[in-house]
This record gives sequence, C-alpha cells and structure tokens, in this order.
Amino acid sequence: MVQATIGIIGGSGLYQMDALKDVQEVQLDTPFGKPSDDLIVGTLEGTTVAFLARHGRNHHLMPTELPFRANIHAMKQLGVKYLISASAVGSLQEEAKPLDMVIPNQFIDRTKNRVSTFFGEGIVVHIGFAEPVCHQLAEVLADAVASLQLTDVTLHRGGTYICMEGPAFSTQAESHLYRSWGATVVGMTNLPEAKLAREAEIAYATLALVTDYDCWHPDHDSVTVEMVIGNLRRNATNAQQVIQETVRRLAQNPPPSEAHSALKYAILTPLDKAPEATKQKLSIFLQKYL
Ligand SMILES: CSC[C@H]1O[C@H](OP(=O)(O)O)[C@H](O)[C@@H]1O
Ligand SMILES: Nc1ncnc2[nH]cnc12
Repeated sequence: MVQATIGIIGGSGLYQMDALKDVQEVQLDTPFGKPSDDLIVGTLEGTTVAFLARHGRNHHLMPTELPFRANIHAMKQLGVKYLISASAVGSLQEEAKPLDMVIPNQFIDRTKNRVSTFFGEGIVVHIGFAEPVCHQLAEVLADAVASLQLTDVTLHRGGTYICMEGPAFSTQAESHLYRSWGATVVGMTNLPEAKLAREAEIAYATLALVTDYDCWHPDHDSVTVEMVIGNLRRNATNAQQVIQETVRRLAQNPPPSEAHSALKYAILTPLDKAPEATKQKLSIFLQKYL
C-alpha cells in the first residue's frame, strides 16, 4: 500500500488540497468502518502526504456522525506519523478575530456522544493526555504561519479549544461559561481526533481558523452559517498555504515526538492474557508491543 508520513485532515471549508500532485484516491476499510471519504494521497513539496476531508468532500457528516476511529486508523494504515488538523472555530477572546489562526495547546471536552478510544474488549489502555497536542509539531505549524506573513491574519500560539457536541451552536450562557474558563476557541471536532491520534502514536496538532466570535460578543450576539461560510473561504485559502509550508518544513526536519511512543506505559492489560480477537483487531497499534 502507498505510504505517507504526513497526514492532513481538512475541516469545514477545506475539502481538498489544491497543490497536491500525482494524486491517487485510496479507499480504505478499517475494523471501525469506513473513513469519512476516500483518502487522497499525493505529493506536496516533493513529499507524499495523505489528505482526508473530515466531513466528507460534500460535507455530509455532522460532528456527531464522524467516524473518528476509522479516520485515524486509516491514517495509521498509510503510515502517518504527523497529523495536521485544519478546523474552523469560533473565537472566545476579543483578540482572536475572524481570519486569525490559533494553534491550541489544550482542549476541554464538552462532547457527549463520541467514542474516543480504540481500546476495550479485553484490553485496557489509559493514555497520557495532559499535553494533548504534540508540542514540536505545533511549533512547526506556528513557525510556518509566522513565516508567511498573511494579510489580516494574526497568529496566536497556544490556547484552549473547547470541543462541544453540536450541531447547534452554543447558547450565550455556554459561551460566557467557556470564556470564564479561560478558553480561547470553540469547535466540535478536534478532541476525539486528538485522543485517538495519541492512542495511535501519531503526533497531532491543530490549525484553528477563526470564522466568528461565537455568541458572547456584544456586537455578534448570534452565530449563523452564512457568517461562518464567508470567512471559511478566505481561511481555506490561507490554510492551504500554511499546510504546504508546514509540510515543507516537516519533510526537511521531522521532529522527535513523545506521541510516537505514547502506548509504551499506557497498556494495563498484559497482552499475553488479552483476547486474541482484540489483539488482531488492534494489531496495527499493538504489534510493536507484542
Ligand atoms: C461550519 S461551522 C461548524 C463546524 O465547523 C467546524 O468543523 P471542523 O472542525 O471540521 O472544521 C466545527 O467543529 C463544526 O463542525
Ligand atoms: N462558533 C462556533 N462554535 C462551534 N463551532 C464552530 N465552528 C466555527 N464556528 C464555531
């Protein structure tokens, strides 16, 4: 099977990478069902990368319906070691204005209906998630943003991403609550993805693209899709440039990441006592520990 060290998951507005060359569509199946769409493998800056549209290329999957486990498993099958997520977010802070980019370093989980582990069925794993983002990958991403000097875009290094269930946007009370927690941005997708990537020993970082001020802001007391879509388009153009530059830097100098050995001290069940069927199902993650 074709292999790619760098994976990209494109969120709302980013359904393809225009600069990809020698593209092939790869249909993958996983023990957790099919991914959101075919994976698009191609070369970017001379490096093979794998791209997946998180909601499908026609945006037909809502956040609760996303096959997060299949998506990460598919990336693992392709050999991905660094995963860049591009995501639309609402801003919870005045200084993070629409079109700005935030590279979060923390998450808060406000989801209710997501499965965010590969394990169970006889194998217990407690992954370390105190630092949910790969610091080194986030640095490469942030440095790539800074180097491009994009018009009207301020880069915010670090910040907390609240992951809510959706699909409705927040109430004003919720939005104020998140602000009182010191959170920076709100979205609906990145926390389960980050957890599963960590279990899969894939370094993960998010390029959060601000589309709106959520509904706490005195001048923007409601979020509408119309408002979000206008900024999505400009964000997507910027995101393509940032990802391309990030891939160039990563290919030149792939950083070490603690994520790459995250399972080492996380598996509680002795694997020689674990059910064969589960070991088979999860072999892509467990093979190096068997
Ligand atoms: C288009 S507004 C709400 C929608 O956008 C974000 O998606 P993604 O993270 O995939 O870019 C947000 O999480 C919601 O799913
Ligand atoms: N205000 C918002 N809340 C949740 N997800 C979002 N994605 C983009 N804007 C958002």
